[in-house]
Amino acid sequence: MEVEKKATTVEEVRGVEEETKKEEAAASDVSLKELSKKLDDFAKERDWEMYHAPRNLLLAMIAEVGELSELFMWKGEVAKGLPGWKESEKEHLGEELSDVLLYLIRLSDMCGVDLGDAATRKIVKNAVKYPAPSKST
Ligand SMILES: Nc1ccn([C@H]2C[C@H](O)[C@@H](COP(=O)(O)OP(=O)(O)OP(=O)(O)O)O2)c(=O)n1
Repeated sequence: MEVEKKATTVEEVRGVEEETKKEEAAASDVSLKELSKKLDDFAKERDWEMYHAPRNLLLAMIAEVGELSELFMWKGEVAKGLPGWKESEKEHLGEELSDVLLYLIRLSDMCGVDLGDAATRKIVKNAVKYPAPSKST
């Protein structure tokens, strides 16, 4: 049986806290390309590549959008920051948002679309289509 080594001194506890903070910061800065690689590894390790055809991924993503919608269903308008939501509900929301994002990234990959590049170009196109009003100084 593997026994986990526990931090015992104040310095060790601080070290563990520091490491955890670094890992959390790295995770929230993750790129689309890194997520895409993780999804590719995940599918390869399980021999699931055959299931990750574009149409299957699209349907899986829509199913996850349904699960995401359920969290907001019958609540009426929801204010920014979700005041009144329990931590467990917010955590569940994060999971459903992630499922949608992960299937979207995998779908883009399986279609040969570079999502980061496409989304960046689209933002530029949106700005041309909807110019911001010039601010008088
Ligand atoms: N063939 C599959 C099945 C799952 N996943 C991954 C992508 C999603 O992030 C997550 C979806 O898993 P589930 O189908 O188990 O869905 P949920 O996590 O939403 O579980 P549940 O529907 O039980 O709430 O797993 C995947 O890549 N390929």
